[in-house]
Amino acid sequence: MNPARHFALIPAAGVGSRMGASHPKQYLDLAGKPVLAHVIDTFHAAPSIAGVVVVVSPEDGYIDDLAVKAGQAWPRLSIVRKGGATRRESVLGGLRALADHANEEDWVLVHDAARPGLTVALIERLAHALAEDRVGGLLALPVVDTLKRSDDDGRAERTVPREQLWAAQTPQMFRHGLLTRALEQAPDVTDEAGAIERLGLKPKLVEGSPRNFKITLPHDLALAELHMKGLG
Ligand SMILES: Nc1ccn([C@@H]2O[C@H](COP(=O)(O)OP(=O)(O)OP(=O)(O)O)[C@@H](O)[C@H]2O)c(=O)n1
Ligand SMILES: C[C@](O)(CO)[C@H](O)COP(=O)(O)O
Repeated sequence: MNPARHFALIPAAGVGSRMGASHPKQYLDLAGKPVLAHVIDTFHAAPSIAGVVVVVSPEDGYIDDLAVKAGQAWPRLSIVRKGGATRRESVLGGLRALADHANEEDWVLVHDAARPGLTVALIERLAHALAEDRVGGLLALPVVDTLKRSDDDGRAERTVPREQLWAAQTPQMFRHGLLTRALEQAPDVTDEAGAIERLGLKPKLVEGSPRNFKITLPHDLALAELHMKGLG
């Protein structure tokens, strides 16, 4: 049987409301090119990635210009205009489109367009760690801050023990068939691993990087700039 291939699936159909910018955060400039371009470049620099699927909203007016500017630099890129109302719906739209090329056992690495700090080394770390794994897993970081649970008045009610607590990152890597079925059955999850857990399976946690953070709020872009310049 042929070895399972690895496909990247980049949900890029969000509006970036928390960023409050004039256009979606995945298209904001970061160190001279859009946030999303950094992610697509990184996956194209990873030799293990057979294809790169970007899921955008049907009305996205930016992605085509990006692809034209990239020219021959993105030969493995496929644009899927199946972005949905939630990240989960967008990922499902991408998985269904990818079904024409991937088989059930192929790996899918789902990575947020808003995490431009991804590196080839992190991709290879995750792929290597899960190569023989039957479930799959995700990049994540052990929680280092003390965590508080608040009451309804915004006061600290209690401290949450942080042992064995991790902050999920992406990529989250699962086999195409399993991930599709899991997400179809879990309408309210915020990440792929959550859907897999609902099946009673335990995704493997693989150490990520603080530089692989998600650009969510305005100050995140400035921090990402510092990282890109090697200052952060
Ligand atoms: N309906 C959606 C919502 C989010 N995403 C993507 O999922 C990733 C992580 O989501 P998030 O950081 O929440 O992005 P937004 O939903 O755009 O941000 P906000 O919640 O601030 O609007 C982003 O790359 C975003 O483009 C998506 O493809 N489809
Ligand atoms: C997938 C994710 O980035 C893992 O931390 C996170 O769940 C995305 O959440 P968002 O609210 O869609 O940004």
